[in-house]
Amino acid sequence: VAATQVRTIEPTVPGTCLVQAINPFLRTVYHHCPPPQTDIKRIRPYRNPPRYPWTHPVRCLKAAGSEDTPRKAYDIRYCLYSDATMGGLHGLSLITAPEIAADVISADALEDRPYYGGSRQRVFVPGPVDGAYTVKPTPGKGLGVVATRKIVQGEIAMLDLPALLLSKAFLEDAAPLPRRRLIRRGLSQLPAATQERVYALSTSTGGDVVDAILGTNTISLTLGMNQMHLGLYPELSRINHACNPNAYYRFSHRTLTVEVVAYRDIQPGEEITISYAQLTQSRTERRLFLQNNWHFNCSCSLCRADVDSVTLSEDRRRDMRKLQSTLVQASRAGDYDLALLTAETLQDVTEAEGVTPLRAEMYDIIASIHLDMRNFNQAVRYGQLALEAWEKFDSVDDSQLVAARWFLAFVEQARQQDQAERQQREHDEAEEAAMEDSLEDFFYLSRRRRTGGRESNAAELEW
Ligand SMILES: C[S@@+](CC[C@H](N)C(=O)[O-])C[C@H]1O[C@@H](n2cnc3c(N)ncnc32)[C@H](O)[C@@H]1O
Repeated sequence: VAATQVRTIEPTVPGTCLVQAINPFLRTVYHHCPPPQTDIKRIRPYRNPPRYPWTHPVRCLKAAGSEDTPRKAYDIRYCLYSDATMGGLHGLSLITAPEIAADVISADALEDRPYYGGSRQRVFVPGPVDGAYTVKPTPGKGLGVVATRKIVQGEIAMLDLPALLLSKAFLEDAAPLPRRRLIRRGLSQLPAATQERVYALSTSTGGDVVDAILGTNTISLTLGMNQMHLGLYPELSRINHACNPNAYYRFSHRTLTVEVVAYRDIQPGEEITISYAQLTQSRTERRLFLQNNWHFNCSCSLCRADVDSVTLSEDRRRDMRKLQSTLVQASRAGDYDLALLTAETLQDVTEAEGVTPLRAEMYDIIASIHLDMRNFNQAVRYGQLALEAWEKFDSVDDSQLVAARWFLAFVEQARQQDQAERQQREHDEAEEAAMEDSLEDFFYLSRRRRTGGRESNAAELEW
Protein backbone atom coordinates (compact mmCIF):
# COMPACT_ATOMS: atom_id res chain seq x y z
CA VAL A 1 0.00 0.00 0.00
CA ALA A 2 1.61 3.23 -1.09
CA ALA A 3 1.48 6.11 1.33
CA THR A 4 0.42 9.20 -0.55
CA GLN A 5 -0.95 11.85 1.74
CA VAL A 6 0.75 14.22 4.14
CA ARG A 7 -1.60 15.61 6.74
CA THR A 8 -1.69 16.77 10.31
CA ILE A 9 -2.38 14.02 12.75
CA GLU A 10 -5.68 13.24 14.37
CA PRO A 11 -5.35 11.29 17.63
CA THR A 12 -6.50 7.87 16.52
CA VAL A 13 -3.67 5.36 16.60
CA PRO A 14 -4.04 2.42 18.90
CA GLY A 15 -0.69 0.88 19.64
CA THR A 16 1.48 -1.26 21.81
CA CYS A 17 4.75 -0.49 23.42
CA LEU A 18 7.67 -2.14 21.72
CA VAL A 19 10.15 -1.37 24.46
CA GLN A 20 13.20 -3.39 23.77
CA ALA A 21 15.57 -4.67 26.40
CA ILE A 22 18.82 -2.99 25.42
CA ASN A 23 20.67 -5.55 27.37
CA PRO A 24 19.33 -8.82 28.73
CA PHE A 25 20.74 -7.86 32.12
CA LEU A 26 18.66 -4.68 32.26
CA ARG A 27 15.13 -5.96 32.16
CA THR A 28 13.69 -3.51 34.63
CA VAL A 29 14.94 -0.23 33.24
CA TYR A 30 11.55 0.88 31.92
CA HIS A 31 8.66 1.20 34.31
CA HIS A 32 5.93 2.26 32.00
CA CYS A 33 4.86 1.85 28.46
CA PRO A 34 4.15 5.21 26.85
CA PRO A 35 1.36 5.67 24.33
CA PRO A 36 2.00 5.95 20.63
CA GLN A 37 3.40 9.40 20.15
CA THR A 38 0.76 10.97 18.00
CA ASP A 39 -1.29 12.95 20.44
CA ILE A 40 -0.38 14.84 23.58
CA LYS A 41 -3.84 14.42 25.12
CA ARG A 42 -3.49 10.67 25.15
CA ILE A 43 -0.58 10.85 27.56
CA ARG A 44 -2.75 12.00 30.46
CA PRO A 45 -4.16 8.62 31.54
CA TYR A 46 -0.67 7.26 32.17
CA ARG A 47 0.54 7.34 35.74
CA ASN A 48 4.17 8.08 34.90
CA PRO A 49 3.86 9.99 31.68
CA PRO A 50 7.10 10.54 29.83
CA ARG A 51 8.04 14.08 28.93
CA TYR A 52 6.27 15.06 25.70
CA PRO A 53 9.31 16.04 23.72
CA TRP A 54 8.01 17.14 20.34
CA THR A 55 8.39 20.82 19.61
CA HIS A 56 6.34 20.84 16.37
CA PRO A 57 2.95 19.42 15.41
CA VAL A 58 3.25 15.76 14.52
CA ARG A 59 2.52 15.09 10.83
CA CYS A 60 1.75 11.70 9.43
CA LEU A 61 1.56 9.83 6.17
CA LYS A 62 -1.49 7.65 5.99
CA ALA A 63 -1.57 4.46 3.99
CA ALA A 64 -3.55 5.16 0.82
CA GLY A 65 -5.85 2.15 1.06
CA SER A 66 -7.28 0.23 -1.87
CA GLU A 67 -10.48 -1.62 -2.78
CA ASP A 68 -9.20 -4.75 -1.03
CA THR A 69 -7.86 -2.93 2.00
CA PRO A 70 -9.87 0.27 2.50
CA ARG A 71 -8.20 2.90 4.60
CA LYS A 72 -9.03 2.71 8.27
CA ALA A 73 -8.86 5.47 10.84
CA TYR A 74 -5.68 3.97 12.34
CA ASP A 75 -3.93 3.37 9.04
CA ILE A 76 -1.25 5.83 9.97
CA ARG A 77 2.02 4.35 8.95
CA TYR A 78 4.72 6.96 9.51
CA CYS A 79 4.83 10.27 11.30
CA LEU A 80 7.32 13.09 11.52
CA TYR A 81 8.35 13.98 15.07
CA SER A 82 10.73 16.85 15.76
CA ASP A 83 12.45 17.78 18.98
CA ALA A 84 14.33 20.95 18.12
CA THR A 85 15.84 21.07 21.61
CA MET A 86 17.41 17.62 21.66
CA GLY A 87 21.06 17.71 22.78
CA GLY A 88 21.10 21.42 23.50
CA LEU A 89 20.74 23.18 20.18
CA HIS A 90 21.28 20.10 18.03
CA GLY A 91 17.70 18.93 17.38
CA LEU A 92 16.28 15.73 15.96
CA SER A 93 13.61 14.91 13.39
CA LEU A 94 12.36 11.36 13.39
CA ILE A 95 10.15 9.79 10.71
CA THR A 96 8.88 6.45 11.83
CA ALA A 97 5.89 4.43 13.02
CA PRO A 98 4.13 5.87 16.11
CA GLU A 99 4.99 2.91 18.34
CA ILE A 100 8.68 3.28 17.52
CA ALA A 101 8.54 6.97 18.42
CA ALA A 102 7.04 5.87 21.72
CA ASP A 103 9.90 3.44 22.16
CA VAL A 104 12.45 6.16 21.50
CA ILE A 105 10.94 8.25 24.29
CA SER A 106 10.73 5.35 26.70
CA ALA A 107 14.40 4.58 26.19
CA ASP A 108 15.23 8.08 27.53
CA ALA A 109 16.99 8.98 24.30
CA LEU A 110 15.57 12.47 24.31
CA GLU A 111 16.39 13.29 27.91
CA ASP A 112 18.71 16.22 28.47
CA ARG A 113 22.15 14.83 29.00
CA PRO A 114 24.46 17.71 29.89
CA TYR A 115 26.93 15.41 31.66
CA TYR A 116 28.00 11.82 31.38
CA GLY A 117 30.76 9.52 32.57
CA GLY A 118 29.59 8.83 36.16
CA SER A 119 31.89 10.40 38.73
CA ARG A 120 34.05 11.98 36.04
CA GLN A 121 31.17 14.22 34.97
CA ARG A 122 32.29 14.98 31.45
CA VAL A 123 30.36 17.70 29.66
CA PHE A 124 28.33 16.22 26.81
CA VAL A 125 29.12 18.05 23.57
CA PRO A 126 28.74 16.39 20.16
CA GLY A 127 32.05 16.62 18.28
CA PRO A 128 35.69 15.90 19.16
CA VAL A 129 36.35 14.49 22.63
CA ASP A 130 39.13 16.52 24.30
CA GLY A 131 40.06 18.13 20.97
CA ALA A 132 40.81 14.77 19.35
CA TYR A 133 40.56 15.88 15.71
CA THR A 134 39.78 18.56 13.17
CA VAL A 135 37.75 18.37 9.93
CA LYS A 136 39.81 19.36 6.88
CA PRO A 137 40.37 18.55 3.19
CA THR A 138 42.02 15.20 2.43
CA PRO A 139 43.62 14.31 -0.94
CA GLY A 140 41.08 12.85 -3.37
CA LYS A 141 38.36 12.29 -0.77
CA GLY A 142 36.90 15.73 -0.03
CA LEU A 143 36.75 16.64 3.65
CA GLY A 144 37.97 14.19 6.24
CA VAL A 145 38.59 13.89 9.96
CA VAL A 146 42.23 14.18 11.02
CA ALA A 147 43.60 13.50 14.52
CA THR A 148 45.16 16.48 16.28
CA ARG A 149 46.44 14.48 19.23
CA LYS A 150 47.27 10.89 19.98
CA ILE A 151 44.13 8.80 20.38
CA VAL A 152 44.79 5.53 22.18
CA GLN A 153 43.25 2.17 21.30
CA GLY A 154 39.73 1.84 22.66
CA GLU A 155 39.36 5.59 23.28
CA ILE A 156 36.25 7.52 22.18
CA ALA A 157 37.36 10.23 19.75
CA MET A 158 33.99 11.59 18.62
CA LEU A 159 30.46 11.91 19.99
CA ASP A 160 27.54 12.65 17.72
CA LEU A 161 23.78 12.99 17.78
CA PRO A 162 21.38 12.29 14.92
CA ALA A 163 19.82 15.17 12.99
CA LEU A 164 17.48 12.77 11.16
CA LEU A 165 16.30 9.24 11.87
CA LEU A 166 14.22 7.65 9.10
CA SER A 167 12.40 4.36 9.01
CA LYS A 168 13.64 2.26 6.09
CA ALA A 169 10.10 0.99 5.53
CA PHE A 170 8.96 4.62 5.17
CA LEU A 171 11.66 5.28 2.57
CA GLU A 172 10.58 2.20 0.64
CA ASP A 173 6.80 2.64 1.01
CA ALA A 174 6.36 6.36 0.44
CA ALA A 175 6.13 7.80 -3.04
CA PRO A 176 9.07 10.12 -3.90
CA LEU A 177 7.13 13.36 -3.65
CA PRO A 178 5.52 12.99 -0.21
CA ARG A 179 8.68 11.28 1.03
CA ARG A 180 10.91 14.23 0.09
CA ARG A 181 8.33 16.73 1.31
CA LEU A 182 8.16 15.12 4.75
CA ILE A 183 11.95 14.83 5.02
CA ARG A 184 12.42 18.47 3.98
CA ARG A 185 9.86 19.50 6.57
CA GLY A 186 11.77 17.45 9.15
CA LEU A 187 14.97 19.27 8.24
CA SER A 188 13.25 22.67 8.32
CA GLN A 189 12.15 22.00 11.91
CA LEU A 190 15.75 21.63 13.11
CA PRO A 191 17.72 24.59 14.53
CA ALA A 192 19.28 26.75 11.79
CA ALA A 193 22.88 25.73 12.62
CA THR A 194 22.04 22.01 12.30
CA GLN A 195 20.22 22.62 9.02
CA GLU A 196 23.29 24.43 7.67
CA ARG A 197 25.55 21.55 8.64
CA VAL A 198 23.23 19.02 6.99
CA TYR A 199 22.90 20.97 3.74
CA ALA A 200 26.72 21.38 3.62
CA LEU A 201 27.30 17.60 3.67
CA SER A 202 28.76 15.70 0.75
CA THR A 203 26.31 14.71 -2.02
CA SER A 204 28.50 12.35 -4.01
CA THR A 205 25.69 9.92 -4.89
CA GLY A 206 23.98 12.68 -6.92
CA GLY A 207 20.32 13.31 -7.83
CA ASP A 208 17.86 15.23 -5.67
CA VAL A 209 19.84 17.10 -3.03
CA VAL A 210 18.03 15.58 -0.03
CA ASP A 211 18.24 12.07 -1.53
CA ALA A 212 21.95 12.64 -2.22
CA ILE A 213 22.68 13.86 1.31
CA LEU A 214 20.93 10.81 2.72
CA GLY A 215 22.47 8.43 0.18
CA THR A 216 26.00 9.65 0.88
CA ASN A 217 25.90 10.13 4.61
CA THR A 218 23.42 7.97 6.49
CA ILE A 219 24.20 4.89 8.56
CA SER A 220 21.93 1.89 9.19
CA LEU A 221 20.68 1.24 12.69
CA THR A 222 17.71 -0.38 14.38
CA LEU A 223 15.04 1.15 16.58
CA GLY A 224 12.14 -0.51 18.40
CA MET A 225 12.13 -4.26 17.89
CA ASN A 226 14.98 -4.41 15.36
CA GLN A 227 13.22 -2.14 12.88
CA MET A 228 15.71 -0.91 10.30
CA HIS A 229 16.27 2.86 10.17
CA LEU A 230 18.74 5.26 8.62
CA GLY A 231 20.49 7.84 10.79
CA LEU A 232 22.05 11.09 9.64
CA TYR A 233 24.84 12.14 11.99
CA PRO A 234 26.42 15.41 10.75
CA GLU A 235 29.80 14.97 12.47
CA LEU A 236 30.19 11.25 11.77
CA SER A 237 29.34 12.03 8.13
CA ARG A 238 32.75 13.65 7.66
CA ILE A 239 34.66 10.43 8.30
CA ASN A 240 36.00 8.78 5.15
CA HIS A 241 36.13 5.09 4.41
CA ALA A 242 39.15 2.78 4.65
CA CYS A 243 39.11 -1.00 4.15
CA ASN A 244 41.53 -1.29 7.06
CA PRO A 245 40.07 1.48 9.24
CA ASN A 246 41.62 2.73 12.47
CA ALA A 247 38.23 3.41 14.07
CA TYR A 248 34.61 2.29 14.16
CA TYR A 249 31.37 3.70 15.50
CA ARG A 250 29.00 2.32 18.11
CA PHE A 251 25.33 3.25 18.13
CA SER A 252 23.49 3.42 21.44
CA HIS A 253 19.75 2.63 21.38
CA ARG A 254 19.34 4.20 24.74
CA THR A 255 20.82 7.61 23.97
CA LEU A 256 20.75 7.57 20.14
CA THR A 257 24.36 8.78 20.24
CA VAL A 258 27.16 7.36 18.16
CA GLU A 259 30.64 7.16 19.57
CA VAL A 260 33.66 6.76 17.33
CA VAL A 261 36.18 4.43 18.96
CA ALA A 262 39.82 3.84 17.98
CA TYR A 263 40.61 0.28 16.85
CA ARG A 264 44.27 1.00 17.49
CA ASP A 265 46.47 3.94 18.50
CA ILE A 266 46.03 6.89 16.12
CA GLN A 267 48.87 9.42 15.83
CA PRO A 268 48.42 13.21 15.43
CA GLY A 269 48.08 14.07 11.72
CA GLU A 270 46.68 10.61 10.87
CA GLU A 271 43.25 10.53 9.23
CA ILE A 272 40.53 8.87 11.29
CA THR A 273 38.73 6.34 9.10
CA ILE A 274 35.88 3.85 9.46
CA SER A 275 34.78 1.04 7.17
CA TYR A 276 31.54 1.69 5.27
CA ALA A 277 31.47 -1.98 4.26
CA GLN A 278 31.50 -5.05 6.48
CA LEU A 279 35.04 -5.92 7.50
CA THR A 280 34.48 -9.57 6.71
CA GLN A 281 33.60 -8.93 3.06
CA SER A 282 36.26 -9.76 0.48
CA ARG A 283 38.14 -6.93 -1.25
CA THR A 284 36.13 -7.39 -4.46
CA GLU A 285 32.83 -7.41 -2.56
CA ARG A 286 33.83 -4.30 -0.62
CA ARG A 287 34.84 -2.33 -3.72
CA LEU A 288 31.62 -3.25 -5.50
CA PHE A 289 29.59 -2.33 -2.43
CA LEU A 290 31.30 1.09 -2.20
CA GLN A 291 30.87 1.75 -5.89
CA ASN A 292 27.18 0.78 -5.84
CA ASN A 293 26.32 2.67 -2.69
CA TRP A 294 28.65 5.69 -2.60
CA HIS A 295 29.77 5.88 -6.22
CA PHE A 296 33.48 6.10 -5.48
CA ASN A 297 36.49 3.96 -6.32
CA CYS A 298 38.14 3.09 -3.09
CA SER A 299 41.74 4.23 -3.00
CA CYS A 300 42.50 3.37 0.61
CA SER A 301 45.87 1.87 1.59
CA LEU A 302 44.57 -1.71 1.48
CA CYS A 303 43.04 -1.21 -1.96
CA ARG A 304 46.39 0.20 -3.17
CA ALA A 305 48.54 -2.41 -1.37
CA ASP A 306 50.53 -5.15 -3.12
CA VAL A 307 48.88 -8.51 -3.71
CA ASP A 308 50.69 -10.42 -0.93
CA SER A 309 49.61 -8.16 1.90
CA VAL A 310 46.07 -8.02 0.50
CA THR A 311 45.90 -11.81 0.37
CA LEU A 312 47.03 -12.11 3.98
CA SER A 313 44.38 -9.63 5.04
CA GLU A 314 41.72 -11.40 2.93
CA ASP A 315 42.58 -14.71 4.63
CA ARG A 316 42.23 -13.20 8.07
CA ARG A 317 38.89 -11.61 7.20
CA ARG A 318 37.59 -14.90 5.87
CA ASP A 319 38.70 -16.49 9.16
CA MET A 320 36.94 -13.72 11.08
CA ARG A 321 33.69 -14.39 9.22
CA LYS A 322 33.92 -18.14 9.89
CA LEU A 323 34.83 -17.65 13.54
CA GLN A 324 31.98 -15.18 14.11
CA SER A 325 29.43 -17.64 12.77
CA THR A 326 30.99 -20.55 14.70
CA LEU A 327 30.82 -18.47 17.89
CA VAL A 328 27.12 -17.78 17.43
CA GLN A 329 26.29 -21.37 16.47
CA ALA A 330 28.36 -22.93 19.26
CA SER A 331 26.83 -20.62 21.89
CA ARG A 332 23.31 -21.38 20.63
CA ALA A 333 24.01 -25.11 20.64
CA GLY A 334 25.45 -24.95 24.16
CA ASP A 335 28.87 -26.14 22.98
CA TYR A 336 30.66 -23.80 25.36
CA ASP A 337 34.13 -25.34 25.00
CA LEU A 338 34.02 -24.60 21.29
CA ALA A 339 32.49 -21.15 21.87
CA LEU A 340 35.26 -20.24 24.29
CA LEU A 341 38.02 -21.45 22.02
CA THR A 342 36.42 -19.59 19.10
CA ALA A 343 36.09 -16.33 21.08
CA GLU A 344 39.77 -16.48 22.03
CA THR A 345 40.89 -17.26 18.47
CA LEU A 346 38.69 -14.45 17.14
CA GLN A 347 40.42 -12.06 19.52
CA ASP A 348 43.83 -13.13 18.12
CA VAL A 349 42.76 -12.84 14.48
CA THR A 350 41.19 -9.39 14.91
CA GLU A 351 44.31 -8.24 16.76
CA ALA A 352 46.52 -9.43 13.90
CA GLU A 353 44.30 -7.53 11.46
CA GLY A 354 44.37 -4.39 13.64
CA VAL A 355 40.60 -4.28 14.09
CA THR A 356 40.15 -5.62 17.62
CA PRO A 357 36.71 -4.76 18.92
CA LEU A 358 36.40 -3.26 22.33
CA ARG A 359 38.23 -5.48 24.81
CA ALA A 360 35.35 -5.01 27.25
CA GLU A 361 32.94 -6.59 24.75
CA MET A 362 35.24 -9.58 24.31
CA TYR A 363 35.62 -9.99 28.07
CA ASP A 364 31.82 -9.83 28.40
CA ILE A 365 31.44 -12.68 25.92
CA ILE A 366 34.16 -14.84 27.49
CA ALA A 367 32.82 -14.18 31.00
CA SER A 368 29.30 -15.25 30.10
CA ILE A 369 30.55 -18.40 28.36
CA HIS A 370 32.44 -19.30 31.56
CA LEU A 371 29.28 -18.67 33.55
CA ASP A 372 27.33 -21.00 31.25
CA MET A 373 30.05 -23.60 31.86
CA ARG A 374 29.73 -22.94 35.61
CA ASN A 375 33.41 -21.95 35.79
CA PHE A 376 32.65 -19.36 38.44
CA ASN A 377 36.23 -18.26 39.14
CA GLN A 378 36.90 -17.60 35.48
CA ALA A 379 33.51 -15.90 35.04
CA VAL A 380 34.43 -13.53 37.90
CA ARG A 381 37.92 -12.95 36.47
CA TYR A 382 36.64 -11.95 33.02
CA GLY A 383 33.64 -10.16 34.50
CA GLN A 384 36.03 -7.98 36.50
CA LEU A 385 38.21 -7.33 33.46
CA ALA A 386 35.05 -6.30 31.56
CA LEU A 387 33.97 -4.01 34.39
CA GLU A 388 37.37 -2.27 34.52
CA ALA A 389 37.37 -1.86 30.74
CA TRP A 390 33.82 -0.42 30.71
CA GLU A 391 34.76 1.99 33.49
CA LYS A 392 37.70 3.25 31.46
CA PHE A 393 35.63 3.42 28.28
CA ASP A 394 33.56 6.28 29.66
CA SER A 395 30.62 5.89 27.31
CA VAL A 396 27.64 8.23 27.18
CA ASP A 397 25.50 5.10 27.49
CA ASP A 398 26.43 3.41 30.77
CA SER A 399 24.18 0.38 30.31
CA GLN A 400 27.10 -1.99 29.71
CA LEU A 401 28.88 -0.69 32.78
CA VAL A 402 25.73 -1.27 34.84
CA ALA A 403 25.33 -4.71 33.24
CA ALA A 404 28.96 -5.60 34.06
CA ARG A 405 28.36 -4.77 37.75
CA TRP A 406 25.12 -6.70 37.67
CA PHE A 407 26.88 -9.66 36.01
CA LEU A 408 29.40 -9.98 38.86
CA ALA A 409 26.62 -9.92 41.45
CA PHE A 410 24.74 -12.53 39.43
CA VAL A 411 27.82 -14.81 39.24
CA GLU A 412 28.16 -14.63 43.03
CA GLN A 413 24.50 -15.57 43.43
CA ALA A 414 24.84 -18.41 40.90
CA ARG A 415 27.97 -19.66 42.67
CA GLN A 416 26.17 -19.74 46.04
CA GLN A 417 23.21 -21.52 44.52
CA ASP A 418 25.52 -24.02 42.83
CA GLN A 419 27.33 -24.59 46.14
CA ALA A 420 24.05 -25.09 47.98
CA GLU A 421 22.88 -27.55 45.32
CA ARG A 422 26.18 -29.42 45.49
CA GLN A 423 25.99 -29.64 49.30
CA GLN A 424 22.41 -30.85 49.06
CA ARG A 425 23.48 -33.45 46.49
CA GLU A 426 26.37 -34.62 48.67
CA HIS A 427 24.07 -34.75 51.66
CA ASP A 428 21.49 -36.81 49.71
CA GLU A 429 24.19 -39.14 48.41
CA ALA A 430 25.63 -39.59 51.92
CA GLU A 431 22.15 -40.36 53.26
CA GLU A 432 21.54 -42.82 50.46
CA ALA A 433 24.89 -44.49 51.11
CA ALA A 434 24.14 -44.65 54.85
CA MET A 435 20.77 -46.19 54.09
CA GLU A 436 22.40 -48.76 51.80
CA ASP A 437 24.99 -49.55 54.50
CA SER A 438 22.39 -50.05 57.16
CA LEU A 439 20.32 -52.22 54.82
CA GLU A 440 23.40 -54.27 54.06
CA ASP A 441 24.13 -54.58 57.80
CA PHE A 442 20.55 -55.60 58.42
CA PHE A 443 20.60 -58.29 55.71
CA TYR A 444 24.03 -59.49 56.82
CA LEU A 445 22.89 -59.87 60.42
CA SER A 446 19.67 -61.61 59.48
CA ARG A 447 21.64 -63.93 57.20
CA ARG A 448 24.07 -64.76 59.98
CA ARG A 449 21.17 -65.42 62.25
CA ARG A 450 19.60 -67.79 59.71
CA THR A 451 22.85 -69.57 58.86
CA GLY A 452 23.93 -69.73 62.48
CA GLY A 453 27.03 -67.65 61.82
CA ARG A 454 28.25 -69.77 58.87
CA GLU A 455 29.22 -67.61 55.92
CA SER A 456 29.29 -68.91 52.40
CA ASN A 457 29.20 -67.50 48.93
CA ALA A 458 26.22 -69.67 48.21
CA ALA A 459 24.31 -68.07 51.10
CA GLU A 460 25.21 -64.61 49.87
CA LEU A 461 24.03 -65.45 46.41
CA GLU A 462 20.65 -66.45 47.80
CA TRP A 463 20.13 -62.88 48.86
C1 LIG B 1 30.24 10.19 4.35
S1 LIG B 1 31.10 11.12 3.16
C2 LIG B 1 32.66 11.30 3.90
C3 LIG B 1 33.07 12.74 4.02
C4 LIG B 1 33.27 13.44 2.73
N1 LIG B 1 34.60 13.21 2.23
C5 LIG B 1 33.01 14.92 2.83
O1 LIG B 1 33.68 15.70 2.19
O2 LIG B 1 32.09 15.27 3.56
C6 LIG B 1 31.30 9.90 1.97
C7 LIG B 1 31.92 10.38 0.68
O3 LIG B 1 33.29 10.72 0.86
C8 LIG B 1 34.08 10.24 -0.21
N2 LIG B 1 34.97 9.16 0.27
C9 LIG B 1 34.91 8.56 1.47
N3 LIG B 1 35.88 7.66 1.59
C10 LIG B 1 36.57 7.65 0.44
C11 LIG B 1 37.68 6.88 -0.03
N4 LIG B 1 38.28 5.96 0.69
N5 LIG B 1 38.13 7.14 -1.28
C12 LIG B 1 37.55 8.09 -2.05
N6 LIG B 1 36.48 8.83 -1.66
C13 LIG B 1 36.00 8.62 -0.41
C14 LIG B 1 33.11 9.69 -1.23
O4 LIG B 1 32.78 10.71 -2.11
C15 LIG B 1 31.94 9.31 -0.38
O5 LIG B 1 30.74 9.26 -1.11
